[in-house]
Amino acid sequence: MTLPATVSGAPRTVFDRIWDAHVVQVHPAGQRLLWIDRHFTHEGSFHAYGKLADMGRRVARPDLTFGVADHYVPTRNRDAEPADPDVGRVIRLLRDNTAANAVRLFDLGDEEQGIVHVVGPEQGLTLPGLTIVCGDSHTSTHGAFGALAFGIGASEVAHVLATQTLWQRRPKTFRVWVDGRLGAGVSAKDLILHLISVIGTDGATGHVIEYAGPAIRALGMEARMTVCNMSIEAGARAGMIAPDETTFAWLKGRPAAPAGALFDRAVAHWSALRSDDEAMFDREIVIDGSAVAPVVTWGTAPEEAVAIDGHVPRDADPATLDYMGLVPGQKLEGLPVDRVFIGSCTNGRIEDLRAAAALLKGRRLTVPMLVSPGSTRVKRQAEAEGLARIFVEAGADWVESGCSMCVGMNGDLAAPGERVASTTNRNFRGRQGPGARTHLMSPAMAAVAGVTGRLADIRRLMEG
Ligand SMILES: CC(C)[C@H](C(=O)O)[C@@H](O)C(=O)O
Ligand code: SF4
Repeated sequence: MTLPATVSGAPRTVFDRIWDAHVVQVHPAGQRLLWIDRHFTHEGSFHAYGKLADMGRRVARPDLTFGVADHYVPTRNRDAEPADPDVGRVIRLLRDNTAANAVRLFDLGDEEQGIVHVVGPEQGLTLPGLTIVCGDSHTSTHGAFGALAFGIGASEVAHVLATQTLWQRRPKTFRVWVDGRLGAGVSAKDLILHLISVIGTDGATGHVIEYAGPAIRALGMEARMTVCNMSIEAGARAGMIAPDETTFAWLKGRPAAPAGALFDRAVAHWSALRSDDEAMFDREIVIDGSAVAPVVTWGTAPEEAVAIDGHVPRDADPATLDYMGLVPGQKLEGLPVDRVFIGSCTNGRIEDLRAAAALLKGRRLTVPMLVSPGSTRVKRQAEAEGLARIFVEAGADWVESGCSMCVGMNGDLAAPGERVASTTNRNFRGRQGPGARTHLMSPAMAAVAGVTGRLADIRRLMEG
């Protein structure tokens, strides 16, 4: 019999440490039953709540379960009944299901409402070392705190609601080491788009990525969340970053984070969440952070991305180019855009709004821009810091928090054929509306696109 890694003393990764600490049962076929520390649900979780009710069961651990209204929420006139009756219905379902199970809901009109992957961290519900799940692929975001966080399907959501546990096969591990330092005008979004363009949309399938190296250590928490958020766009099960002083400082004082002496004890425990120097990963890649340029996507998958001073590949799929209204070899810089969206769980946090506002200050937009902060807290902070005024004075539409035009479920959509400079994470066909053309980029690049009405190289603007 081989000993489990916990007692064998073998070098371990952050992932191993969290995984081993959460196994409550071993299935003869190899799966592990994992204890789940935090379970986030949103409007889309109504199937699972329904299944639970059908089984005559209740949420096993309402204290570890949270509801967040984000995907369908209107970003304007929140007091009025949504124009689309289905939107009103799914929001009410979440309200009823969470109420019936005594689950805390971050509802419309709640000052703590926002996008689930923004709310969890800012509330301090997301902490290092925890297992965190949600019926949503971008749950990988929470891994930025050194948590094992991943999206699950509807029947798994029902299982977690009923038992607070989940059967999982052990994923493989993948270390992405980023050397050097990101250059001026280059953000976490550019780094992750660059990585995805290198390894592809299925480059990390079946793996949990650990991001490490000096360029990662130099990132703030918002930037780390942007990186982990998009891990799923490379097919990864999860993305994570070992917690450090940056993590601890960010978490200190958050409503649900441990306080006082408990916080210090927690930090001592969290500090042990690191990968041993000799730990082996199933796969490794090294990226030179200083060589990463500002990136934009040109196609309909996140891997279809190049540096802003690059061109549409000559061998690009004609159907994709037809959808995007581009030709092979076309220059991306200077391409006219019709509108800009700033928001989402990828780039809707305060640092993102600061980066965009810094470029908008004293300038006027030449195309419409919608800004939906990642949470109501972020919105209030941006208002207090004067960022909201910069957006509004530039001519932007400053609205309430939600998934908004990232996915358009609430009706915030672009028109067919419109080209959108967007800070979101998916440029799939029709994602922002039927026929809408999405170009993914950083908040700073999106702001510049709003001012110039074109895809533009932020580095040029910084020079001049
Ligand atoms: C609707 C939801 C389940 C979906 C996800 O899983 O990611 C959405 O958040 C998305 O970004 O496409
Ligand atoms: S903001 Fe977009 S990516 Fe994030 S959870 Fe909402 S729909 Fe999904």
